[in-house]
Amino acid sequence: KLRPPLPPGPTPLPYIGSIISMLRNKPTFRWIHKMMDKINTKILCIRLGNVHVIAVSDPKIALEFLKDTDGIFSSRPDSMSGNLTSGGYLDTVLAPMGDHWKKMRKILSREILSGARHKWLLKKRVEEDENILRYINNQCKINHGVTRGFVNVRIIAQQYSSNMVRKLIFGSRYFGKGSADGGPGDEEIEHVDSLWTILVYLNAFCVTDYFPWLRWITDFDGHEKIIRNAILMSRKYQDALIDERIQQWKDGVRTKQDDLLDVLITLEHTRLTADEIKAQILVRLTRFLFLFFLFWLGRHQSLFCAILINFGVVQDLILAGFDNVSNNIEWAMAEMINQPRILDKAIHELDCVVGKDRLVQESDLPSLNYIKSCVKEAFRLHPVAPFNVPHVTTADSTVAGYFIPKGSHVLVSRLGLGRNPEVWDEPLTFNPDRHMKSDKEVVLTDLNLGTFSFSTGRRGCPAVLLGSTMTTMLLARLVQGFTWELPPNEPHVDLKEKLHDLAKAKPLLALVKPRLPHHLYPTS
Ligand code: HEM
Repeated sequence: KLRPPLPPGPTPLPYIGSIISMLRNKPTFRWIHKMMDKINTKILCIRLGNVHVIAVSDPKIALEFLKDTDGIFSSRPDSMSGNLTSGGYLDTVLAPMGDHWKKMRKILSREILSGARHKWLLKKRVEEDENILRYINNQCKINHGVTRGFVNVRIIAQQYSSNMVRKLIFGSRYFGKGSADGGPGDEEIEHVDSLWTILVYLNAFCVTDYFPWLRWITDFDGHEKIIRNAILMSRKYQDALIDERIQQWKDGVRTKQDDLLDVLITLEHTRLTADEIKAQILVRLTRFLFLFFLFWLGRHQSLFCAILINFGVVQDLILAGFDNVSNNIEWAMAEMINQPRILDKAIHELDCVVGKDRLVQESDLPSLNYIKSCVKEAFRLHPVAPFNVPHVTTADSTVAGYFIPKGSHVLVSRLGLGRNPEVWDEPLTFNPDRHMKSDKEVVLTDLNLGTFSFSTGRRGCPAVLLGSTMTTMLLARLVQGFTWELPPNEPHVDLKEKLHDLAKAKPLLALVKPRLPHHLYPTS
């Protein structure tokens, strides 16, 4: 009787909760945000099936959930798409709180995303920073004589981020032959498309996530078929490379680490112990057959290692490092082209800090505060997804005076935080100057969550350094390397979002011209 109330929200029907309203009001994330506006609340509770879904758009309340010191808000929910993508939660991003997550997170932080590893990988990042200039420069030649050409910024940004991750992991930007002009080959286009599909369906409020028993009977809304196909497509290329590499190490053909895959293969602790497998069998009887299979694989170490590496780490790195960067850059460029004053200010900063006689380098990034502010502003106004990766509560608790039942899915709204009028003046205006208040160096993280970039707390992004470097370098190279104009007859960029996600409705097309001396552009 003394229990505080649940956060406000629609009155649920018995057993099914608000699932019918959810199905009638797709896309679900827009329905949830509209409801929050209508009720005028920064914390909302919707019951879907048996699950309380808690949406939050206030930074202080979000911090209570994310910075929770007891770890009761740090687990992840079980979902059809999460389960399939992570091969039964063998990864880090989607794994529930527990020993497996701790082990994987430690491997990522110490071996893959540490400062020392970042330095070790510099040469590979530089190759991709060069390649993107080469590719755009080649577009100019191919389309409109030597100096001018049309480019699709979405393709540039998606290829840069996926090439970069592939280069760091597999040592190569291409799965196949690629394209002679530095652009994607058919394999890379297919790979990127499948990654997008996976990411969209990971955030898609699938009905069977709220009625898990339905998963055994039907693919209710067709999501499962789509995500299975996308996973097969993305792994078609990755798997072959991983298998081949493991064999090379086994045969002694390869003896020196050159990329992250070598690092992962030569790590002793990538092996799951039989105990871990047994523990999982106890916890999840429904996955017994799959785990039994893993147990068998445990005895065939190289095959087992391939599965764990692929599902456990590679898939995470490929997915997590891809969409945030590319979405950010397309939006930042769209907003900057629309407001020439901002683009000019960014160019001016690059000309002052770097000059026009050399290309911008990673070592320049600490001084490029305006460029970083443009990136940060795009993270604030145009997050890649409406909500953070869901957190799940592992005990009853009280937050902001409301009862949060055990098992609730907590969805922190990246959209709601970034566009919160109580935190930001004119929240819908792209204004990078708002991040330049002091003479301190601008950083892309925001521990107060006014801008939800890398999140915070124990599930916060472990790749702040890599993510910040990739995003800022790409924007700096694009702005320094080329002039940007809209195609004739387009007076301004159409800034509409897609209905079903937050990507720009139309890909950004622009007319570019090289602005640095010819010899600075890489040719091969
Ligand atoms: C600009 C780029 C990036 C942004 C904005 C970003 C943002 C995020 C966010 C918001 C989360 C969820 C945090 C939470 O649940 O509270 C996350 C988690 C994660 N990110 Fe990133 N990320 C970026 C790049 C990367 C890259 C390049 C990698 C690795 C190659 C990476 C690896 C991860 C991993 C492994 C997690 C899961 C952490 C866990 O659950 O313990 N991220 N990231």
